Amino acid sequence: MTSGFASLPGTASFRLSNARAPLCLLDGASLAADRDGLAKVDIGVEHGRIVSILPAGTEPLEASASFDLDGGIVLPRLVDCHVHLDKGHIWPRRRNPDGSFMGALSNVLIDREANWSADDVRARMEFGLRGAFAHGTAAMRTHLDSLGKQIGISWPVFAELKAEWAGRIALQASPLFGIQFALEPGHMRAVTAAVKAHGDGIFGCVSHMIPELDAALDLVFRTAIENGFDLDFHVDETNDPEARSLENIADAAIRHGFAGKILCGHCCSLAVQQPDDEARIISKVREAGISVVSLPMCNMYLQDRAPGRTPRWRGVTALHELKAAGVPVMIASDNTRDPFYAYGDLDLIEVLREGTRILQFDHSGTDWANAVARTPAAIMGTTGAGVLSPGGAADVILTRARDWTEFFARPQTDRTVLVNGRAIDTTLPDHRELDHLMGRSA
Ligand SMILES: Nc1ccnc(=O)[nH]1
Repeated sequence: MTSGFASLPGTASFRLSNARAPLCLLDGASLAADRDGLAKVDIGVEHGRIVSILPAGTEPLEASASFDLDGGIVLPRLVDCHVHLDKGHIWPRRRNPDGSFMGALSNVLIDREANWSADDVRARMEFGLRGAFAHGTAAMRTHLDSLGKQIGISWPVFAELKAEWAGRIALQASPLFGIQFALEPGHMRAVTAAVKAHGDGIFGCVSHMIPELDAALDLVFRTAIENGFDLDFHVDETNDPEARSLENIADAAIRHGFAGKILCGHCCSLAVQQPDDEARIISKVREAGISVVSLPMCNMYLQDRAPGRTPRWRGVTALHELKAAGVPVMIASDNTRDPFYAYGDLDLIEVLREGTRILQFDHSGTDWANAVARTPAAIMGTTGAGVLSPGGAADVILTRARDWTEFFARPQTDRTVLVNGRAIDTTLPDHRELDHLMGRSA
C-alpha cells in the first residue's frame, strides 16, 4: 500500500491547509489567484465532502485536524474523455511494426480477431481502470471497437465493469467503427441495440472522406436523434489537408438541428489547412456546438512518421484557435501500450504535462487545467467531477509542487489521491499481471 507523501488526520473532519488550487477549477469561492492562476486556499472536509474553500489563513487552524500542504497544488480528481480500454496493453503480443497509422489499424484488427474474448477484454480493461484510479481519474469515456462478433463480446463486459467500478470511476462508452459501416442497416441495428442495452446514450464512429460521407453522416445523426444519443467521432486523424470531414460533421449537425452533444476527437488535419479553410471550419464547429478533444501523445507518436525521416509536425489539431473561437477544448489519454500508442498509463497528470509541452499551453493563459477536468466533465455530463466545490465530494489530488514549473518538471509520482476524503492506495498494477494473456514470461 502506498498513499503518497501526505499523511492525513484520521478524523472525519479535517482541513487541507495552505493548498494552491487552479482558480479555474474552484466553484463557489471568490478568491485571488497568483500569476500561475493558482489561489491559496484552506479546504474543509467533513464526512467525505468538501464543506468550505476559503482563502488560506481565514480561520485559525486546530493543528490536530489539518494537513498543511505547504503551498502544494491540489486538483480535483480528473476526467479522461477519450480512451480505448478495450485495446489497452496488447503491445507485447501485437506490436505496430513501423509505428504508422495503417500499421496500428491492421495490427489491432489481427489481434482483435484472434484474441479479444470476454476474459481477455475484461482483464485488460480492468488493468487500465486500476491504473487510472490510482493516478487520480474520476471519470472516463472509452471507445469500444464495435464490428461483427466484437459487439456482442465487448459491450456486456463494459457494462459489468461500469457497475463494478461505480463510485470509483464513472465509466462511459462510445462505439467505434469506420463510417462506411453506417451504410449497412444490420450493422447500425446491432450497434444501436448494444448502446441501448449496455451504453450511456453515446453513439459514434470514425469519419473518413468516403464518397458517401454525407449520406452516412445523415444515417448516424438520424440514429442519434431517434434514440436521444449524444455523438462522439474520431475525425481526420491524418496530415492530409483534403481530409475535412470535421466540416461535414458540422454541416450535418446544423442541417439536422442536432440538440445533443457532439465531441470530435483528433481533428489533426485542421492544423494543415489553408488559413481561410481553417477559419471557415472552426466557425462552423462553433456554430454547430461541437467540442474538440486533442490526443497529444498518440498524435505525436503516429503523425508525420516516415522511415529514415525526422518528424517535423507535432500532429495535434489547431487547439488554440478552436479555444479562441469559443469551442470547448480538451485533451485526453487515447491509447495505452497498443499499436496506436506504444506507451501511456492513463495518467492525466502525464497527459497535462505532455500536452503543455506538445501544444505549448504555457504562455497562453492559466486555465488549461480545465482541459482534463471541468470541460470533459461537462461534455460527459458527470456533474460534480472535475471541480473543487463546497458540497461536492472530497475527491482531490494532492501534490508537493507549488507552481506549474515544479508541477510539470516531475511526474508527481508521490501524489496523494483522496476519494470521498480518504487516501486511496496509489500502487499501480504490475505489467506482469497480464503476462499470461501475452504469451510472455518474465
Ligand atoms: N487513435 C486511434 C484511432 C483509432 N482507434 C484507436 O484506438 N486510436
